[in-house]
Amino acid sequence: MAVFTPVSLNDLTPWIDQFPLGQPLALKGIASGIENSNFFLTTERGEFVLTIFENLSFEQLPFYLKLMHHLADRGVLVPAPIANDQGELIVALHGKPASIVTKLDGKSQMDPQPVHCAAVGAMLARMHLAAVDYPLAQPNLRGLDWWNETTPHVLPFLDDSCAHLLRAEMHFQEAFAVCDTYRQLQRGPVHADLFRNNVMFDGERLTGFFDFYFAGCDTWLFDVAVTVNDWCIALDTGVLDAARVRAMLDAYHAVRPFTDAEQTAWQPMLRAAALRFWLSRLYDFHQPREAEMLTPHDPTHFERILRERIATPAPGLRG
Ligand SMILES: Nc1ncnc2c1ncn2[C@@H]1O[C@H](COP(=O)(O)OP(=O)(O)O)[C@@H](O)[C@H]1O
Ligand SMILES: N[C@@H](CCOP(=O)(O)O)C(=O)O
Repeated sequence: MAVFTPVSLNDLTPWIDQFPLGQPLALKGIASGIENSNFFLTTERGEFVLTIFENLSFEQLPFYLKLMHHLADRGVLVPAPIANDQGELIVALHGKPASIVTKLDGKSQMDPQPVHCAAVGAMLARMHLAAVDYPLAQPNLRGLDWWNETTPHVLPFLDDSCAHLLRAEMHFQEAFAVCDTYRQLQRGPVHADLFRNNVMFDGERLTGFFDFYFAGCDTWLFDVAVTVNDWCIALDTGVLDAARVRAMLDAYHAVRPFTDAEQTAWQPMLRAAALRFWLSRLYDFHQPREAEMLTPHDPTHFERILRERIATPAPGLRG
């Protein structure tokens, strides 16, 4: 729904000369963003996406943009950031940080079938492996520390049943995060928000992952759990769809085999991934940011998923 910082084609002259993109031909605001101002940009060299970052700073952005660059360089399907003539991926436009990345073909697949889940699983595993030598590090900023910080801010708004669930799950996750199995899990840069709306498909062909702005270093299994909790469920109940789960996990496993520790950690990790988004949705719902222009996502969706993951064991990682 939003372009927060308007930009016209005129504004890009001569700004765009620092990029190897030729002359700008067309610029169109993208309505669906909620964090940043995004534009489809056509130049003499092709189709790109121009983003003006409304919240992230020049200091915070290199982790995300350089990660995308690193992954694109290694053949993972993600938007490739375009460097300017100084080799910079982030430059100022209208006084804010901005970047240009390649445009992915296709559109989001909001009614995924097993074939789509398999493509996402395989690309996710390739992404994890391709990032092992990524030199920058940043923790997952929406990890356990953030959950601990956020819980007291949302508890006062919850009824007894939800407050009990949140306290009990935090307790459970604190214990899980220090157990031996958890310590053995493989870690690295993860996307951490790989929902249906952050992947493009052209028919059944996956064309790319995008929106890396929740990325950070965390366990690979957390990334898998976040992804399964969105792609492989019935949206009205949160119940896992066995065929889609199997397709995604088998495809991931074929590229990067799951370990025994991951197998043991799978059920608690699915709960962790549900808790993470229940908390952020609760926070956005009850403590909306000033100037927030969108109706917050429904927190009860992830409350349902969390209750369901606690009640019903998910299919195992290895079929
Ligand atoms: N590299 C890209 N290629 C194609 N479309 C993109 C790309 N980046 C963003 N988009 C489009 O812009 C929309 C908003 O992007 P998103 O990253 O979700 O914005 P925000 O971070 O502001 O929420 C996406 O839904 C998608 O349609
Ligand atoms: N996927 C999260 C919210 C993050 O929004 P995005 O559009 O940037 O992916 C949720 O559904 O709560």
